[in-house]
Amino acid sequence: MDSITRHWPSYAIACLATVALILLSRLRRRYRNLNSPPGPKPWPIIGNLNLIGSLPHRSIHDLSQKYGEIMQLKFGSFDVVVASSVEMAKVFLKTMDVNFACRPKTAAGRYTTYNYSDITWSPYGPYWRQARKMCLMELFSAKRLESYEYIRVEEMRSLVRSIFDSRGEGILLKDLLSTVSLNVISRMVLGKRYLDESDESNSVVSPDEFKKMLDELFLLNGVFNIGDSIPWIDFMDLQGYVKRMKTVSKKFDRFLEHVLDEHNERRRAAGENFVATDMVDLLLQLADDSNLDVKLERHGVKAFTQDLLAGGTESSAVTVEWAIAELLKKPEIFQKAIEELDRVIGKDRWVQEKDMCNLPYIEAIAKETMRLHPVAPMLVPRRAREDCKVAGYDITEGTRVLVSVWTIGRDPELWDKPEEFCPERFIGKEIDVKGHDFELLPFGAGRRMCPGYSLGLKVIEASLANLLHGFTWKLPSTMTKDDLNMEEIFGLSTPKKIPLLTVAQPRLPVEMYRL
Ligand code: HEM
Repeated sequence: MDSITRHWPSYAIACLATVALILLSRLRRRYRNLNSPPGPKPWPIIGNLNLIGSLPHRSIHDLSQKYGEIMQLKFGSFDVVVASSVEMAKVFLKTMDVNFACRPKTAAGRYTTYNYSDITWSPYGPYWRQARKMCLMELFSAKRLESYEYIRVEEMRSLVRSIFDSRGEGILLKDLLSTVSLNVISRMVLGKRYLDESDESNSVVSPDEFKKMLDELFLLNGVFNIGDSIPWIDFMDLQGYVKRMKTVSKKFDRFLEHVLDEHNERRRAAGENFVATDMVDLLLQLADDSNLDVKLERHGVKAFTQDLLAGGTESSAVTVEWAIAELLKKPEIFQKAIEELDRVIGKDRWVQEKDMCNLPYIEAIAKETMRLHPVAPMLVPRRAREDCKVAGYDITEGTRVLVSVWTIGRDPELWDKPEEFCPERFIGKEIDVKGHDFELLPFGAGRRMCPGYSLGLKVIEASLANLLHGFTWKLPSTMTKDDLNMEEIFGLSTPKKIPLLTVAQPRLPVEMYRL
């Protein structure tokens, strides 16, 4: 109340300015005779924000059922177009991809990624293009990923060992999964686990604290921050998100400064003989390269490093947790998966990445999980770079674009009994998740598609396969499958609202767990 009283003159000016802007934009539309996509009538100032609940992808899904495959909403003073069919996704992410390859400016991009210096929030242009080139040529090249396979194998073993040690007890699966992906990604990106408490030099932040920081970063990068839609009231930070963004980015900065200092020290000490062994080494080398089209500054290296750590940790853990939760609801799927694993792998070895092409049923479980629980249900927002026409409708420059892969994954025209978890639907079908088949786009498609998809997919498939191969999974004895809560929370990723608590029992001969 105090803050509103104190700021009322700015508040009044803000309201007037917004009303004026809306009237102006309506006049502009009428004058230009624009034919906008259908959508609900917006209110002054808030537009259609009143229709968006705590799970925006579900609210938007419901609206798209009424207004169709392309609809226009108003979030405060911004036009938002939602594409929710294969045809529309193709237009925005393929045919006209270059016009929609920009990101909107958001508080998250500004405060948590060194003022849009990372890959995810940087605008379309030479800096972002150079970043993607680095991903393609250096960070995620097939050769580089292969060279890090031993890390994934070691971390998978340590996952299996911790589950074995907790056999028969309730396990919070996502915690263990996040540890694996965090360790895999820190070893690849930072050169060591970094968050290993046993290592004295890693005292900057504890693993638990770091996981909390990542959760917070993911949440804040996906939330609907009102100030992003109604910039005039941004300064009030009504939801307190901006304050949280500043806090979390300070914590990350402290950690990243420590990482870069250590890496630079190692480089200095090695002198001429220095060989890059991790992604931060590579980024620091690129930062020294005077031939780069756009200079990569220290804050850019920090922003990229943070992007890689965040992108690589949360998404795969979230996906595998959903997969096991779905299977606990349908034990017959466990049975089929185990039959396949016993037949192809046998009981005397663990699953390796190269086995995946012979495990179509496990692959199908992963795809079915990503169909029903895409980590980013509306991808990451895009922004129209120029005025254009889509399906006969006018889309004006600056319009934000959401592609609802959540709705596409539930389209009854594409999927039989879409709400049912049924991996069989993928057996014998050539549908992949690599951005070619627009009915299944968990990693997006086009220029802005996830650059880490092949690493993400490797981690998801290998952990899922080994969890199913090594253990039988049950709910705690006090729970039935009907008690299993399948609600989600919305952020940049969409994890289970209530973390999955489950009980594992070893399935293979006991010596197999002596890893
Ligand atoms: C495990 C599963 C993963 C899923 C489901 C996932 C999903 C996505 C999605 C949906 C996008 C937005 C695409 C778009 O706007 O069209 C994205 C972008 C991105 N992802 Fe991933 N991702 C995963 C793993 C990773 C990994 C392992 C990394 C890096 C280590 C990563 C780094 C990024 C980055 C940097 C972007 C921004 C790309 C840009 O804006 O140009 N992701 N991811």
